[in-house]
Formats: sequence, C-alpha cells, structure tokens
Amino acid sequence: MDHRSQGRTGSRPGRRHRPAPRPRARRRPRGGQARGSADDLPGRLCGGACGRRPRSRRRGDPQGRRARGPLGRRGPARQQAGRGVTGHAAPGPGRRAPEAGPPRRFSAQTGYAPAGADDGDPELDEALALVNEASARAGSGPDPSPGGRVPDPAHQPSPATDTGRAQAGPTQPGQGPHAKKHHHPHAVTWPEARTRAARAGRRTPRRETGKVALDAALGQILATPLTALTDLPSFDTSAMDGWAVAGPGPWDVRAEAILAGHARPRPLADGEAVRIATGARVPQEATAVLRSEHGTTDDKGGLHPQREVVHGQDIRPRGQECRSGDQLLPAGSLVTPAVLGLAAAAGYDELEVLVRPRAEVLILGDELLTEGLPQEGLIRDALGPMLPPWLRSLGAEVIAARRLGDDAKALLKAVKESPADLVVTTGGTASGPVDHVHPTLRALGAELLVDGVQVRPGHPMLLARLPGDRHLVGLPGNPLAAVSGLLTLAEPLLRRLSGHPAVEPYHAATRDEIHGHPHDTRLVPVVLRGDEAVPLHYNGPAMLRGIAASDGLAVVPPGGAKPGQELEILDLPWALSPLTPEGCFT
Ligand SMILES: Nc1nc2c(c(=O)[nH]1)N[C@H]1C(S)=C(S)[C@@H](COP(=O)(O)OP(=O)(O)OC[C@H]3O[C@@H](n4cnc5c(N)ncnc54)[C@H](O)[C@@H]3O)O[C@H]1N2
Ligand code: MOO
Repeated sequence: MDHRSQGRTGSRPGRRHRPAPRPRARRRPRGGQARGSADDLPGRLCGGACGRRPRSRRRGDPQGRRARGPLGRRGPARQQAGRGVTGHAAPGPGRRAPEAGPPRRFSAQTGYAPAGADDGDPELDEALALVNEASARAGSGPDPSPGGRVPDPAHQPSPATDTGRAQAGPTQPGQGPHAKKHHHPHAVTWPEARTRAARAGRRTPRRETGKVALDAALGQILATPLTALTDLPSFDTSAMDGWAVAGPGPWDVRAEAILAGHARPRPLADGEAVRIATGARVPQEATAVLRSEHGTTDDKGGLHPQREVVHGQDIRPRGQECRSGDQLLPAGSLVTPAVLGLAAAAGYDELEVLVRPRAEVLILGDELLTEGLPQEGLIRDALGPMLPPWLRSLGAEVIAARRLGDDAKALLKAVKESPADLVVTTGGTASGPVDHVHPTLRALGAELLVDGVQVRPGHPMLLARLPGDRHLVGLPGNPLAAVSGLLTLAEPLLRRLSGHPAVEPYHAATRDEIHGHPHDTRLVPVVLRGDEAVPLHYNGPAMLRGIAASDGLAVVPPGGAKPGQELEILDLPWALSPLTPEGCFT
C-alpha cells in the first residue's frame, strides 16, 4: 500500500487549519492599528515588538499571569494575613512619606480601594504596598484618610507645568480655571504622535535582508516565506513502538528490528511482521503498526493481535504535515523558538530575515555617574542601563550606548556621524542652558516630525528625520519621561522599521480613579489584576519605582479616569516572557 497517496489525500493542517480566535478580555481592538487578523499573523506572541495579544490568555488565570510578572518574582510575601492593599499603613492627608521631599498634597483623585475591597493576593498586595506608600517605614498607623487613599507624588504641582492641578480635579480638555498654554507650541496629541512615529517608519525604504544561522534568528522577522524544503515526515514513519504488520494477523515475526535512523528496511510480505520503534521507517507493503501493548507473541514467533487492526493505524504517512514546497509560514512572521524548530525540521540551516534596525543611544548630562552612590549633586545614570535592553526588546540592534556629557560639539558630531537608523538621545530636550538637542537638529537640517507631545510625563520628547533616512528620538532626561518617549515614539517607529506587526491595542478597566492632566494624556504604571488595572503611585517623571513594579502603562485621557473606566494598556515587552541577559527574545 502507498501511504503517500493516503497522506496526499488527507488534510494538510499547515494549509487549511486556522486557529480558533482567542477569547477576548475587556478589549476594544482598533482595527486601524493591527496589520491583519489574528489568524494571518503567526508572529503575535510577545508583548514587545512582535505585537502579541497576551491579555486574553489572562482571563481566568490571573494567578498564572502574575506568577510570571514582576510580582511573581518578589519572593515570600510579607503581607500580614487578612490585610488588603490598604491594610498597609498609608499616609493620610498632610502626612509625609519618608523620602518624599516636601510634604505632599493629598490627592483625592487617586489612591486605593477601602480596606476589604481587595481580594487579598499577598504578592500583589506586597508589591502594591511597596510602590504605593512609604509610610510603613515611617511608622504611621492605619490610614485615616477616606477610602484609604495615599498621596500621589505625580500629582504634586510642578512649578513649570502643573500649577494648581492637584486642586483642580478632573477637568475636560481645555476647560476649567487651570487651563493653560503649552510650553511646546507645536506639541501634538499623544495618538497623533504615535501615528507620526509609525508613519515615519513606514516611509523609510524597505529594510535590507540577510541570511542568518538558525541559532541567531530568534526574534527576527522572516524576510521570505518559510517554504518546506522536504516532505514532513519525509518517509512513512511508525507513530508507535510495536510491530509493522502486512495484511491481517496472525503474523510471522522477523528476527530483526527496525529502529529510528535505520536505512530503508526490506519490504514486508503479506502475513509478515517486524519489530519497529517510534520514528523508524515503515517497510514497504506494511499495512499498519500494532502497538506493543496490543499484541502477544507465541513461542513459535507468531504475533497475535489483541484488538482489531485498522488499515494504516499508527503510520504517519510521508507528507502528512507538508509537502516539499508548501508554504509553512508567510514572510513577516516572527521567528520564535517554535519557528526555529519547524525550520530545522523542514530542512533549514539558516533563515532569510529582515536586518534589524540599528540604534545608537547617546546619554547626555554632565551630572551623571556610572557607578557608586549619588553625591555632591551628581546622580546615577538610570537610562544607560535601561535603554539598550529595552530597545532590543523593541526589535532594534543596539550598536552603541555612549555618554556624551553636555557637550554640544560632541553631540553634533555623534549624531552627524552615527551609522544607526535610529539615534536615541536622553536629556537636553527642554530649553535649559545645556539643552543641546534642538540646536543640534537645526544645525543638521533635520526635519522635526514631532516636537513635543501632549502627554505626561515626557512632553518635551521629539522625533526628527535626519539626513540619510535616519531618525532621532529625543527622550527627556527624567527617567519615567524617557520611558514615555520610548513607548510613544521609539516603539511605533521601531516596529515599522523592523517589520514587526503593529500591536493590537487592548483595554482594561482601572480599579481606582486616576487623576488626569487637564489637557494632556497621562501614562501611568499599572499592575494587571485579572481584568483590572491597578494604578501604581511613584509615577512622577523622575521616578522609576512605579514602572519597575508594573506590568504596563495605562493611557489616561485628559481629565482622568473613573473607577471601572476602560483604559488602553501599553504592555511592557517582558510582561509575559522571562528575560534573559540579552533581553526579551524579540
Ligand atoms: N522651563 C521649562 N523647564 C522644563 C520643562 C518645561 O516645559 N519648561 N519641562 C520639564 C520636563 S517635564 C522635563 S521631562 C524635563 C526635560 O528635560 P531635558 O530633556 O532637557 O532633560 P535634562 O534637563 O537633561 O534632565 C532632566 C532631569 O532628568 C535627569 N536626568 C537626565 N538624564 C538622566 C539619566 N541618564 N539618568 C537619570 N536621570 C537623568 C536630570 O538630572 C534632570 O534632573 O525638563 C523640565 N524642565
Ligand atoms: O514631566 Mo516631564 O513631562 O516630561 O517629565
């Protein structure tokens, strides 16, 4: 019997099967941003550059999800039994957190649900406590404030930008007594900034492609379809350990055995059987494989079936999975560990991938130390360690990260001569005496595509097109403002440049009220708890404490958000996949 013909007429899962849509959890996809349906984007796996859609998997499994997130790594909970999020001592109005500088104003617009409203996950509670109040160390008692709310450092009015905001309460864009002009007259809205960044990436000429060895291809994007170089399986294969049999039993068993890796065995004669291992070549004329547990042998070498033998059973016919030349995956697919396995099985030693966009990071600021404790007005550089792996997780190859101080000439030379597709600067975006980014761009004749964004933190961020089809993203120096710039401008740009599919936005309801900026979008670190987003404090522009404990950033529209309001969530690239020293595999 020819099992090939059986294989050919059977189903071809690689071609016909379309995965069932995943259940959606609190998400309102906006068709405009996704590049295709879930079905035709096999690369959607990761929260980073690849644009996976992870949250639907979380429904019903919040524990599993958190176990892999930052909260899950926090070790044994110190939470006392029965204490909820707000069970931790939290400063009430006028009370002062120990390292918080001047006394903070109590914000009634943010904070946490009353004690008891929480369902008491100790790990989450511990992490929330760590990033939501600092008064436990100050020895304050239980929170006497209404609703157990704690002050939010981000809501302290900054002299330059936020005067009066804390008292103003949620305000509609452009309304209310505290409405004021922007410092950046050209600032665009947050969605517009993202659109412009994506468009800039789209307009850049198509990326080069290159062949890379399989073990170097992880996280890259296939430049050409993955086409089978062989039939799979490439020969009729036994699916079980047992006997290959020809015709109806009982059978005479041959003396030899056929193991996986053996050369082509002799054909079977009708009434003959031969011992065979899983993965071994099935001899010609075999009609079935009888599992070892379904047959008995007598002392004359006869084999007797213990149950009915169905024609073709436990034989994987050649070409069952694919025929040589079948398209296994389209161009544009993300190379995941599973894709590496499939490519190897299908005969590949190397893959044709899109060359990653090259990024160079230029860290500005004379005040930065690279080691030791902050001292005498100098501070540690928080962005040098943070940006290169983050950019890698967004699909870039980081070719260099350099500290330039506040040297305008050095900056001009570095930007002019950088071979990178994307230059990322940090600091120097505002209008201080040593803020050299704008003058540098002017000197280079760069085109400012985004010059300020109506978003907090990070509003002075910018995006420019440099001569030679290169781009520059200017991140503000404040570390959380830099993250905001990274996700607002660098992420959409790199996604386009690297060929990763656009992220399909998803939404989660905020558990708590979030104070809004009167005119600007706010990006607020949140942890995801089931289908809810729990906003974290320590979300001020200069703080990384909130984001370091978070799963993502909630996009809070101007005016703020009420409890239960659905907010777009920007995933952090590592939210679902463990990190390696090289970063998330995208
Ligand atoms: N007159 C105005 N002043 C400022 C405005 C404004 O609108 N008008 N905006 C403020 C905002 S908001 C931000 S954000 C910053 C942006 O400033 P720059 O991008 O020019 O950044 P720097 O002044 O160089 O630094 C700001 C801040 O961040 C610290 N920093 C810088 N680099 C690092 C680093 N690698 N690691 C850790 N911390 C860093 C730096 O020491 C400053 O404290 O401008 C405001 N001013
Ligand atoms: O407050 Mo500034 O918005 O960019 O950090």
